[in-house]
Amino acid sequence: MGSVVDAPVVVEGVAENMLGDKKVTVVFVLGGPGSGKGTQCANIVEHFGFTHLSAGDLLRAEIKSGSENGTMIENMIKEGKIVPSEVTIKLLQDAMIKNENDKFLIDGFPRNEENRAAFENVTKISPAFVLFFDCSEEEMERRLLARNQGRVDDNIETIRKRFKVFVESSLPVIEHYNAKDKVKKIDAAKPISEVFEDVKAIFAPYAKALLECDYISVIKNH
Ligand SMILES: Nc1ncnc2c1ncn2[C@@H]1O[C@H](COP(=O)(O)OP(=O)(O)OP(=O)(O)O)[C@@H](O)[C@H]1O
Ligand SMILES: Nc1ccn([C@@H]2O[C@H](COP(=O)(O)O)[C@@H](O)[C@H]2O)c(=O)n1
Ligand SMILES: [Mg+2]
Repeated sequence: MGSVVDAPVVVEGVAENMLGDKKVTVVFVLGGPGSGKGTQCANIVEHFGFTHLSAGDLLRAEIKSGSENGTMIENMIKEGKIVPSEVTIKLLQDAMIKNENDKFLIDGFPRNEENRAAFENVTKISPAFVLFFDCSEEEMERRLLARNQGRVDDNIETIRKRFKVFVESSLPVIEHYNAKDKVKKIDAAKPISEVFEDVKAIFAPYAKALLECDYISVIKNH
């Protein structure tokens, strides 16, 4: 039986990016509003040890913190609009630096071409892959109206605006990564547990490669 050190799994995008002095792996998690990004990220964290960073959650926390950008962010979220990239990128970058983990799920980002290009320019990080949760607007609308978490944007008027922004601004980002063969598309209309079975099949080879990276760096530094 071969040892993991003899035969490392080479998977593109795993631990290829530097953030300060740490090597990081980033997976972008995209999909329409209510497609189940947050729900599945929680499962991935539990099974594969990633840290979940939701751009929307970071922006909502920024509003609560009383930051000088709070009012601007709140108004953008109420309108379903995309907050300027420098604000969101700073929040994501700070969260990755503060966290000791080296593998991150970035949920709900990049949301438009400006987000994508600015993140690449500022951080020099490119994703190992992009997980895309594909779901019909009808199903997403049903889920958002039933979510009941008190979000200011979970009302039918803002939901319609968010769908429009998704189609006009976010789908082109997914197309960009698709042209680079980086998109892993999941049928997100299925029940939560069935969606996670498909997610697991995608993460398994990466999880193995990441474990081997950790193991090899332990051996090297020993
Ligand atoms: N596969 C599924 N089937 C049915 N309901 C689901 C499924 N996945 C998630 N949900 C429910 O749909 C709602 C939206 O899910 P979630 O918050 O994960 O979506 P999201 O993509 O993160 O949305 P947003 O972009 O608005 O943050 C939640 O109430 C969640 O419990
Ligand atoms: N990159 C992003 C992500 C989110 N926003 C704003 O937050 C809202 C909620 O995002 P969720 O991912 O939690 O649905 C979104 O509609 C945007 O207003 C953003 O500006 N940029
Ligand atoms: Mg979410």
